[in-house]
Amino acid sequence: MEIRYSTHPEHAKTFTTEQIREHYLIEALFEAGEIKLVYSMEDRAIVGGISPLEDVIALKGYDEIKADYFLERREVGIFNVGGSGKIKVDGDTYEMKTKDCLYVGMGKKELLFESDSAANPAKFYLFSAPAHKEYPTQQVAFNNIEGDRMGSNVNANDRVIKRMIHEEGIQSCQIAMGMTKLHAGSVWNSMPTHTHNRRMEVYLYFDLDEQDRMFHMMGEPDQTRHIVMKNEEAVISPPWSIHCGVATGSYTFIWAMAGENKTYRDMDAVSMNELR
Ligand SMILES: O=C(O)C(=O)C[C@H](O)C(=O)CO
Ligand SMILES: [Zn+2]
Repeated sequence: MEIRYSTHPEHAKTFTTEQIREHYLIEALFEAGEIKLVYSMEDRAIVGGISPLEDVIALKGYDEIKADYFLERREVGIFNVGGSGKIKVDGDTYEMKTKDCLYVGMGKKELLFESDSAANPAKFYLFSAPAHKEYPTQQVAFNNIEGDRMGSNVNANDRVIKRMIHEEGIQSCQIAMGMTKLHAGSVWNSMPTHTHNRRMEVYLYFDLDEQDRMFHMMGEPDQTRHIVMKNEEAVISPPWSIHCGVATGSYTFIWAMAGENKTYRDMDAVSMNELR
């Protein structure tokens, strides 16, 4: 498990392109047959990718979290962004089609991940945070959530935001998680932008053509920086940072937050006049 320490905004201002990437960008999340985990000290979130081939992959306890099993003191939200697969939670099997979401609460001991076909493997994206009580395991499909239509064609930000794990949806201790899909021809996400000093956030960009690039914006509103990202890469946003982006083609992204509350609308809007 890789560890990423928190950063102070005054320090972040001084980062070179390479340092910004080292601190915030998460590459190579879905290596065939592998499990990758990044432990961020921003709200102690763990971001991961699991892409099983023929063999089942287990998510176990790690020394970095001094846990006998992964969910000993944690909860996890999982989305499948690859081919269909299955997740077994203490013997119960959940069929996970593309874009399906599964929440697993604290206390579940055995988590097994498998792909239905090694030729088109599942890609399980996970976001975990510390938990204080157990909430029931729940699954929801992308198509079963209506979502909110946001933005417009004319502003190149026409998109639908689907909230899966949140205050009025699947219950959790502190995770809020969902998916935003850009409509054809729209390329801007989360603009006008915002911060929420109460929660850190991670974006995973996917369904972006291999030749396309995402220009993800971060930093304090008056000290913005960008990170150039590829398909299936994630980026950590500290609570003080804006997080929005524009790509050279359309895409979908998963947003995941942890922190003080799980109130989706608790955002501090940033006016265009503040941006530098
Ligand atoms: O497109 C958007 O706008 C979003 O999806 C915003 C994220 O959900 C977010 O940043 C929530 O805090
Ligand atoms: Zn946000």
